[in-house]
Parts: sequence; C-alpha cells; structure tokens
Amino acid sequence: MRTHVDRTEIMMLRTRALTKRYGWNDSLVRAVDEVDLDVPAGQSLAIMGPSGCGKSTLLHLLGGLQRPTGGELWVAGQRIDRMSERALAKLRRHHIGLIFQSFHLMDELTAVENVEMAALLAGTAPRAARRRALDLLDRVGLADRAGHLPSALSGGQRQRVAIARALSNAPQIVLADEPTGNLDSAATREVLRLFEELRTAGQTLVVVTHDARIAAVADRIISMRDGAFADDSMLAGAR
Ligand SMILES: Nc1ncnc2c1ncn2[C@@H]1O[C@H](COP(=O)(O)OP(=O)(O)OP(=O)(O)O)[C@@H](O)[C@H]1O
Repeated sequence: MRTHVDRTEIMMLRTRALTKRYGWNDSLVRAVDEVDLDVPAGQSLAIMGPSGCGKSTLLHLLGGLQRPTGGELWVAGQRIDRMSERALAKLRRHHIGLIFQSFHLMDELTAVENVEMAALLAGTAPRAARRRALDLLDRVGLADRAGHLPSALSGGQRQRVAIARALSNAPQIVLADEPTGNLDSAATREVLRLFEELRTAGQTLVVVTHDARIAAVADRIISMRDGAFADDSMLAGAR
C-alpha cells in the first residue's frame, strides 16, 4: 500500500500566499504580501529589510500572534490560519518559543520563576519545571541570578532570561523579533553566542533583525521589501 506523504509535515514552517493587509482603499497597507515560505526543521533563518517592510508582521503571523487576512500557514505540520483561538494558544504553549526586543518578562517574578512559568503553563510538573528552568539559566550563564527580579538585572541579562524562557517548553520553533535591538555590544555578543549554540543544536529559529552580526550566524537570510521577499540566500557553510 502506498503511504501518502504530506510535505507540510517535513517543514516546520510553511506559508502559501500569506497576506496581512491593514486598512482599506487609500489607506490600504500590504504589510505582508502573498509570501511563500518553507523553513525545514533545524534551519535558522534571519529576516532583514528596511523599517516598515513587514518583518515583524510576518513574524507575528508565523507565531500565531496575529491572524493573516489571506493565504495559508502551517506551523509544525498544523494548519493554523483558521485555527480556533484556543487551539492556537495551545500550539503556542507547546511548540513555539518567543523572544522580543523589550524582553517581556514579568516584573514581579524572579528570573527562575519567569523561566519556569512557560513550562508550568504547558503542563509540566512544578519540580520538573523548576529543574529545567535552573538548567536553562545555567545554559545562558545566569545560574547565579536565578533569584533576582528583572529590575536587578542588566538588559543583556534580561534578554538571556527571556531566551531561557523561550526554550523552557522545548519548542519546535523559536521566533525572535529584534532580540538585540535594546542591547549594547557586549550584551549583543552574549545573545549572538547563544543563537550560535541554538543553530548548532539544530533548533529551528527565525530571527527578525537589523543587526548583520546576528544574521551572519543564520543558515539563511531573507531580505524583505514592501511586504514581499526581495532576496533569499543560503549562507556559505550552512548545513
Ligand atoms: N496595526 C497596524 N495598523 C496599520 N498599519 C500597520 C499596523 N501594524 C503595522 N502596520 C504597517 O505595516 C507595515 C509593516 O510593519 P512592520 O512593523 O511589520 O514592519 P517592520 O519591517 O517590522 O518595521 P521595523 O523594522 O520598523 O520594526 C508598515 O507600513 C506599518 O506601518
């Protein structure tokens, strides 16, 4: 008997004519304009381009944070563009790790509590979630800051906590929006090192960035212009 192979299952991300428009008539903005994208498991992809070209909107669509106005979108083999809010929230909890420019940590929780929260929400038992959170903080070089509140951490340290948090549900995909946008160059180097580690570990990763140094650690760089792909290149030495 022939087995039907669904190609969407071997792509971590897949879009067809994915579109997000805002406004109508004269005020119509095609933020993402009929984008076709395939990201295989284990690929790290940087998305670059001038301000307003649609990078963040595309990332938000890929993460199920915003709904497309047209086209089709699969994440980890599941079609999500028409998924219910409830199913989408579940998919995000279990399969997607998100990293933002402004960290989005909870101010009243310590570093370790911020990191374990995602795992707890995904249903991990408290002890296992705590163990994993401490391991992840160790991995990002912050084992000695586990009990600190975000207000007692530097920007670079906060972003490293946010990276640990993004990994706490062992996501199939990590999405990062300008992760070094608020960091000085020493902190940027730390984040770079972590992204390089993630790439080497085979983590599927999509990073929106203006920073060529971050893009240089990706396997592939897509340049966007006016909501569409202007260039799509694999970097030398990519797996
Ligand atoms: N809620 C909204 N309503 C109307 N237009 C929007 C909205 N959000 C984004 N846009 C428009 O969509 C386009 C793409 O915006 P987006 O933030 O995705 O760009 P970007 O490439 O990430 O920019 P930047 O590098 O400055 O963050 C822009 O023209 C923007 O003004």
